[in-house]
Amino acid sequence: MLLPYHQSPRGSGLGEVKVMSAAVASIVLSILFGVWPCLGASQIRHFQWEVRYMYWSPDCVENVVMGINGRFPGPTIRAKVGDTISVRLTNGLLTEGVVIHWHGIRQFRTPWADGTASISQCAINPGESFTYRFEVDKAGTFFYHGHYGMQRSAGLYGSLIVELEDGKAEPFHYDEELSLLFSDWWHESMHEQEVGLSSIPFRWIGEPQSLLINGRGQYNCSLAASYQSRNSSYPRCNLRGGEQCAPYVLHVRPNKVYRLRLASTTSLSSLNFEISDHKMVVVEADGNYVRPFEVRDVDIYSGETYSVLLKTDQDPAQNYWVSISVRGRQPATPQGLTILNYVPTSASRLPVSPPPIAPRWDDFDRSKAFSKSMFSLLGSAQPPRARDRRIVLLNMQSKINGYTKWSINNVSLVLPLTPYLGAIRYGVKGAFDRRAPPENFPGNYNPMIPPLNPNSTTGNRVYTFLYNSTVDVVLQNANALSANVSEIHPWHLHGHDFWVLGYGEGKFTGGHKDEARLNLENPPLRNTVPVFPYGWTALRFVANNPGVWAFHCHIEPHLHMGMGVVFAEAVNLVGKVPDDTLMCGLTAKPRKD
Ligand SMILES: O=C1O[C@H]([C@@H](O)CO)C(O)=C1O
Repeated sequence: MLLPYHQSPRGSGLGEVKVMSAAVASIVLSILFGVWPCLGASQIRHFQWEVRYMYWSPDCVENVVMGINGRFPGPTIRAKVGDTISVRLTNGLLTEGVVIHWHGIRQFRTPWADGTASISQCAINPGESFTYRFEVDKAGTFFYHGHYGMQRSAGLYGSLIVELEDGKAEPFHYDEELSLLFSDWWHESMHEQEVGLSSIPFRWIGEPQSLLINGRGQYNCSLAASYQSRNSSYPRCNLRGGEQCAPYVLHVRPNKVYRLRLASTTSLSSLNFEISDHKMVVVEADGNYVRPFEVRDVDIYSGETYSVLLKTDQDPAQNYWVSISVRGRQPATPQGLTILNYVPTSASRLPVSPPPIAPRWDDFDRSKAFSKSMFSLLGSAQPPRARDRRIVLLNMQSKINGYTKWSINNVSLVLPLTPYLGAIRYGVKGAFDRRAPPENFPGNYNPMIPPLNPNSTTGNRVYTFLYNSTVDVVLQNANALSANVSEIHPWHLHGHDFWVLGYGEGKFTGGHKDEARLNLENPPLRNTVPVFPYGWTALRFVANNPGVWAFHCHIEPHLHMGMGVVFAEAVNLVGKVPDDTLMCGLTAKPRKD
C-alpha cells in the first residue's frame, strides 16, 4: 500500500521511520483495526526498534547491555498529546523473550500494549516482532523499560516525552528543556542477579557499582577526585569526552529558565538529585502538574518522574555540579556526577567547590517532608469524595520453602504462563486462581516486628474492581525478616494515575486519627508513590480503564521476589485482544491437523 508519508519535522529519534498525516492515519487505522482516532493535528509516530545485547561501557567498565538500535539508553520518543505511537519491536536477543512497558501511559482502549509479560501479553520470542500501538493522551515526562524478568537491570530503558498540543501552554514558563534519565548499574549480569535471588542460600544483589545519568557513570574514578581528601581511593577519571562513560554535560546559557525532566528507572536505588548553588522549582510529577514549590534537592524513587525549573542565575564564569546520591539504603555507591556548564565557559573547567554532600541516607523525616510537600496544582482533577472499596496491602518479607521472598498479605506473586488479559477476556479456564485475593491482613499482625511466622505462599489471584468504582489502597509497610529493618518501597500502578491521599506512621487502623491524615482537597496525582519504613501510604483511584493492570514495588529485585499484585476491571469491555499477544500458555491456538 502506498501512502503519502513525510518526515516528521520533530522526528529526531533514531528508528522513527515515518509519520502519516492524521487524516490518512485515521482512515488506515479504521480500515485495519476498526478504531477512529480523533481528527486534529495528531499523528502516528512510527518507530522500528531492535533490542539486542551489545558490548558497552556505561561506567567505563565493559559489560553487555540491552541496547535498542545500537544505543544505550534506548532512543528518546517525543510526541504530542493525541499522537499515536507505533513501535515495531524486533527481539534481537539471542535466546530470551522481551516486552517493553510504557511507564505512565495509561493505555486507554489498548490494554494489550502495556508491555507486561504474563499480564498484558506473551513475551516476544527471539527473532519475532511485535508492534506496540497506543495513544499518548496526556502531556508529561515518562519513560519506557523492559518488563520481563529483570530486563530493566540489563539496561532496557529510555525516555518518553509527551508535549502539549500545538497552541496550548504549560502553566509555567521556561526557555529550554533538558532531560535526565537516572539509573543504577551492576557489573553482575541480570541473569546472575536473578539466580542469586532465587537460590538457597539467598544471594542479595547488593548495592550498585555505579549510578548513571543518561546512561553514563564512572566506576573507580571520580570527576571530583581533586577535591577529595588524601585518603580517598578514587583517582581522577582520564576522559577525553568521546567515551561511552564520559559524562553527559548539561550545557546552559546564563539567565534562562530550563525545564529539567527527571526520570528514575533505577533497579534498586532511591536517589537524591541536587545541583550545587542552584535552587529548583518542582512543577510536574509523573505527568501531572503540582503546586510549584522550591527546593535545593529532589528525592526521586524508582518509577517516578519530575519536571523542575532551573534558573541559570549564578556566576556564568563557573561550572556547577549535578549530582545523584543513594538514599534510603546504606550507600556503597559513589554519587553520580556531571557538570552544569554555563556556555561559553569551557565545560572542562571544574567547579570551584566539591560536589554537594547528600542528605544522610537514613534521614527518613527529610524524605517524608519532601513527599508531603507535594500538592496538585489548583484546578487539577480532585478525587471523588467517597470510596466504594478499600483494600489494605501488607508489604512483608517472607520465606517459601527456604527461599527469601516478598509477599503481599502473605501471598508472593508468581505470574501465570497465560497472560491474564486474554485469559479473562476469553474466559479461559485454568489459567490462574480465580478466587479473590486477601483484602487485608490479620488484625493481630504486628508490622513493627519481624514476622512471627515468616512462611508465606505463592499465588496469582486478581483483585477485580467494579467499572468506574472508586478504590482506596492502603500500602502498609512492615519489619522485614531481620529485626529493625524496614525499607522504602516505591509502588507503581499500571493503567491509572492515583491520588496520594496521605502518609502515616505505624499500623493503619482506619480509625478517625488515620482518616484525618487523608487529603481530599488537593492530593497530587501520580503513578508511583513510596511507602516509608514502618509507615503506610493511602491512595485512591477510579477503576475506569478496562484491562488487567500490574501494581507492584518498582524495585526490580523485589518484584522478582514476588512483590506485586494484579488488578482488573471491566475486562468484558476490552475490544478484541490482538492474536499476537496471545501466542503462549492456554491462549495459544491449538494446531489444526
Ligand atoms: O530484598 C532484600 O533482601 C535484602 C535483605 O533484606 C536480605 O539479604 C535486601 O536488602 C533487600 O531489599
